[in-house]
Amino acid sequence: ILRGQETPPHQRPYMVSLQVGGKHLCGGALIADQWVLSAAHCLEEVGNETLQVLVGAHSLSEAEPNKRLVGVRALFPHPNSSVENNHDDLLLVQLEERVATNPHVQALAFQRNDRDVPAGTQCEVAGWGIISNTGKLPDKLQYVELAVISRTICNTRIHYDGAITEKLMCTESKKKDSCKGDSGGPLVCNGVAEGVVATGSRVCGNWKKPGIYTRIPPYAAWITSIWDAARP
Ligand SMILES: NCc1cccc(Nc2n[nH]c3ncnc(Nc4cccc(O)c4)c23)c1
Repeated sequence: ILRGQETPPHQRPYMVSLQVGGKHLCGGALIADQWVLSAAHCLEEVGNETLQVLVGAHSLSEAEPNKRLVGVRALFPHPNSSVENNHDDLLLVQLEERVATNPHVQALAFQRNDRDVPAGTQCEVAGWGIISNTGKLPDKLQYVELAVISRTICNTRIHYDGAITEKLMCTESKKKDSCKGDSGGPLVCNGVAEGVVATGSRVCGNWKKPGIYTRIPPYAAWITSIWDAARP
């Protein structure tokens, strides 16, 4: 997160860190007691190492009550996600057990009503991604408020020239922005998850390249279908 601030500890109890070898890789959101929503692109950096999910954390390094590293039972990248583009860049992670909810570990509701978030709406994104262009990593969860940009504006030539489909949305990126390591985290508008951070152009903090987020409502049926079919 560029130009954000440290969150009040455990005020976003749905935030998780996807980790490989004890290192933060991507953000994610707990959307049920055994399920995390993140981005399919995050699997590109996993290789054959073990992916784990850190829940209940504020600091990545310090011991904290209710902070736990949980194993993964199964991974469900969206079948149409691809390394080549931003399409369908969603990942459902089934945890190896149902996590006990408590003040530091809570599921986040996601939007099922498929209507665009109005341009100008102030949303927020949180994460343990880099906090400077030099790649400085935070130890504690950061967050930033970002205004939604209309798809029409985001599709102009100066921005993404028509690449923003109805399954994507954009936010401003002038200085304040999501960045490397924030991918997979939720874009929360009025307390509900409306989007998931997409890596997109990889550029951070440049107003010409707004942040791109995978909209969640178009995938609500897919999420439910995975839940219904998965082994408990
Ligand atoms: N704001 C969009 C967004 C969301 C999520 C991730 C990303 N960026 C990145 N995702 N993956 C990356 N691998 C290497 N470099 C990256 N960005 C980068 C790194 C240093 C300076 C800088 O200005 C940008 C990214 C960008």
